[in-house]
Order: sequence, then C-alpha cells, then structure tokens
Amino acid sequence: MTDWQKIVIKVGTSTIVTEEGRVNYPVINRLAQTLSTLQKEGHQVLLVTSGAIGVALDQMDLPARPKEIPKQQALAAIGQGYLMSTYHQSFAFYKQMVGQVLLTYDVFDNPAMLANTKNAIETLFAEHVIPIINENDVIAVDELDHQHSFGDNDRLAALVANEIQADGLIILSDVDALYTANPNLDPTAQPIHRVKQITDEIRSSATGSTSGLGTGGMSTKLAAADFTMAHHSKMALINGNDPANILQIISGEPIGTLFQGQKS
Ligand SMILES: Nc1ncnc2c1ncn2[C@@H]1O[C@H](COP(=O)(O)OP(=O)(O)O)[C@@H](O)[C@H]1O
Ligand SMILES: N[C@@H](CCC(=O)OP(=O)(O)O)C(=O)O
Repeated sequence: MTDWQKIVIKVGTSTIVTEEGRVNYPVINRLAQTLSTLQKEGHQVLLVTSGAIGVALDQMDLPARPKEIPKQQALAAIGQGYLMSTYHQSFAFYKQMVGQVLLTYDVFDNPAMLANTKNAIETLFAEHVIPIINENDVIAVDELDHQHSFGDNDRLAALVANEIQADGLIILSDVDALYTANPNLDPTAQPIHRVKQITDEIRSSATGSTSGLGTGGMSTKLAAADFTMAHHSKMALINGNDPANILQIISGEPIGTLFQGQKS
C-alpha cells in the first residue's frame, strides 16, 4: 500500500495556461488521464485548480490581468465556468465524473459550513467522483487584492488536505523544484530535492511569481509546505508540464522537491 493513498493535487495557473496566455488543453487532458487512472486504482483524489482568471483572459482576448477587483471577479466568473466545462469534457473521455466545489476562507472558521463541505467531499469520494475545488473568487477578495499572504490556492489546498486528512499534497507548477533562488532570474540557482524543515535560508530563497499569470510564486508554496509538515503530512512540488509525473511521486521516485518532516 502506497503512503499516497488519499491525495490532494493543486494545479497552478502557470500550468493551466501556456506562456503565450492560451488554455493548455493537452496538459489538462493529461491531468485528467492521470487522475482518472489513480482514481480507478483505488486512490482518493481531490483536485484544487487555479486558472479561472487566466483562462478568462484568453477567452476575452485580454493581454494582462486587470488591477480592479470587480474586473478580476467578473473574469473569474467567466473563466470558472469554462474551466469546469473543459475539465468535464477531459475527464468524461476517461469515464471519470467530477464535481465542482467552490470555497471561501471563512468556511474553515465556520464549523457548520466546514462540516457540510467535508460531508459533500466524503460523499463525492464514496461515489468515486473527483472533487474539483477553486476559491469562489466572485465573492472573495482576500486573495485577489493580495491583502493576505496566505489567501491563495496553495494555502487553500493545504487547508483542504489537512481537513480531509490526506496522506499528502502534490503541487504542480511551472518549475521543476524549489531552487536556491528564483531560477527564472538567477541562472546559478540549484534545485533542492528534499526539505525537512523550512529554514530562514529556504524562506529567503523564495520570491513571488515571475510568470505573469501565477499569483503566489514560491512564497505561498513554502507557506503551504510549512503548514502541511506542521500537521504531520507531506507535500511534493513538481513541474506540471507533464502531469503523469504525479505517478512518479506516488511510486516514491525522487523528482521535484519533497517536503517531509520527521513526523510526517
Ligand atoms: N526559489 C524558487 N524556486 C523556484 N521558483 C521560484 C523561487 N522563487 C520564486 N519562484 C517563482 O515561483 C514561480 C511559481 O509560482 P507561480 O507563478 O505562482 O505558479 P503557479 O501558477 O503554479 O502557482 C516560478 O515560476 C518562479 O518564477
Ligand atoms: N483562484 C484564482 C487563482 C489563484 C491562485 O492562487 O493562482 P496560482 O498562483 O496560479 O495558483 C483563479 O482561479 O484564477
């Protein structure tokens, strides 16, 4: 039995949308294939997806994310529907059902809402349906206006993984691993394959996003890793350019960065 039985997978905008700003259909299809395979092998799989706004920029033919919150929220409303219909189609090809769950951070502070959410997720699992979660950006501004450094989908995925007692969280991004510095800015940066503790040195290596579409960069991924290890679980960070890499993580191959503390 693998120690990645119940898994939360988080996919970032930088994976869902190409560098040219187009919806990355081949990657979404491969993600659907990989997660469907895992589900049929008996894993419990939950997907946390970003990309609603990134997808909407493509649909609306806009060059960049607008600064105004209402405009971003309108884009989220446009893109979320399109994103889910793309997932529905991709997963349907592999005869895998999916269900949308939109969350806001206040759910985690409200016992009744949290219990309802967990009941719905557990029922989806029992029905062999893959839950697909995003933040409900239309009504939540904590993430969009960057007021809270934790208000992002990396953090959301870590909170969900903890609530459902997942064996681990796998984050798909546009870098192969955590590096000693942002590899897009520093050509001498070296990958770090194993992290047992988030030290100040590691923290200072992580900066924001330079992809133009992602929001949190590496800082929010380290915060998610820190939270996950503090709750005795583990997190892997891998490149989302080939989602089949998820299978390598599950079979214990050393790719990307594995964040696992002593008690994880
Ligand atoms: N130490 C680091 N190692 C790797 N990537 C880093 C580091 N510091 C900053 N980054 C940036 O984080 C980005 C990934 O975060 P982000 O763009 O938010 O992606 P996503 O959309 O997948 O969440 C990388 O493309 C890179 O620009
Ligand atoms: N909820 C937003 C994405 C927020 C987010 O955290 O983005 P990312 O840094 O790409 O994971 C959306 O769907 O556009």
